[in-house]
Amino acid sequence: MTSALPLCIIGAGSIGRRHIQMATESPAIQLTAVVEPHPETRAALAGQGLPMVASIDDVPTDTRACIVATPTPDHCPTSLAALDRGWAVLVEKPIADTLDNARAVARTAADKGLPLITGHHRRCHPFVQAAREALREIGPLVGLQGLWSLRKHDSYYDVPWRRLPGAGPLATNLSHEIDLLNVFAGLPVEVTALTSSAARGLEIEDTASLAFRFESGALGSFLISDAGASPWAFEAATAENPAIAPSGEDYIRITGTLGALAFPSLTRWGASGPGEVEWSRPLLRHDAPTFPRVDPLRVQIDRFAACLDSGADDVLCQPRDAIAALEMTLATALSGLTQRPVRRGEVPGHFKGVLT
Ligand SMILES: NC(=O)C1=CN([C@@H]2O[C@H](COP(=O)(O)OP(=O)(O)OC[C@H]3O[C@@H](n4cnc5c(N)ncnc54)[C@H](OP(=O)(O)O)[C@@H]3O)[C@@H](O)[C@H]2O)C=CC1
Ligand SMILES: O=C1CO[C@H](CO)[C@@H](O)[C@@H]1O
Repeated sequence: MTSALPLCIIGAGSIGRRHIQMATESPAIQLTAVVEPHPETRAALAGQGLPMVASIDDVPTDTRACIVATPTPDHCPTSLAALDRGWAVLVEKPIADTLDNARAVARTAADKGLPLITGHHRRCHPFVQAAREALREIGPLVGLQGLWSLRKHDSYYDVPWRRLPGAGPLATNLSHEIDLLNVFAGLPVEVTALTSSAARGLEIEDTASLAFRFESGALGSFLISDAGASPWAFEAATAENPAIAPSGEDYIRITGTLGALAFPSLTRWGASGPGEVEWSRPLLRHDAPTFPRVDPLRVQIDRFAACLDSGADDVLCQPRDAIAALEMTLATALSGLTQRPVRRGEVPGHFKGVLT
């Protein structure tokens, strides 16, 4: 990289502040502005020496890129406004609230020749990339079972947009899981979902039980909940998010014809000798490998800066994958509402998680 990338951050909420920390720590970034409409938040952060502005119109003109960390329904208008200014965009996940909006943003970025990355930052962990290799060791994928269950603090839902369609554990949390599945096994082609709001009583779901079919014929199931307390979730397993207590417990189990893999530890079971792998013979346990510990948001922002120079990146989430993750996330919501399986291609472009 030749010089630090002049970048602004739009939205100084919970994830925006983590991006601010990464931007101020990274030599690859020169933070030109933080856009935050809320006057008190703005004043508090200005007091810490941050370059706060109230509107995207007040961002210094030498800015070349931005991180969009606003509520999900705002991702599309703000990303379009940023692309219109000629900025490269790293937009938080999901890429947008609807497929129509996601495609409009992707089209605009492509027309302008500007990078558009979506913040599926888990890809930036070394063990996520290593999981692809480990999966080759267990033979063709047969099935996968995941359990993501963390009880969010009740005040999390004091923020109005988080109680409405566009938020909820499907849009907010499952979208990461679907992107991970895509990295591991390709995108599911069909989903059947049961959703429930019984625990919190909000308009959006708090819990969902999902069954997936992959193109290869492999199947998967997932229970996701932000009401049920448990040690089983990506963030608890990996300690990647300082706001979430670590547990170190695996939360996904994957089976193949030749063995099995637990994620994220990558503990693997495989043949204990020559000959057929079958149920009378014990499986040999291969203990979890170790990986360098990274902050995935820091790796993501550094790779984003680098790809403005190089024009390419094979780890970060490009528009096609981001739209695919959104499609299957919305498919789960649609399946829950209609109580029928939903296949790829069946989610209406305007669907945002509620039937109108
Ligand atoms: N990758 C990850 O690990 C995570 C990603 N996310 C994603 O990030 C997004 C934001 O979530 P979260 O941080 O929890 O949300 P918050 O509500 O905590 O923060 C959003 C911030 O954006 C501000 N804002 C709203 N509209 C605009 C606008 N048009 N321009 C500038 N600022 C605006 C809000 O101000 P005000 O309060 O005044 O409305 C608020 O400060 C979501 O899409 C979510 O899915 C969230 C958490 C983790
Ligand atoms: O994107 C996300 C949404 O919220 C979670 C809890 O704050 C994060 O850990 C996650 O990465």
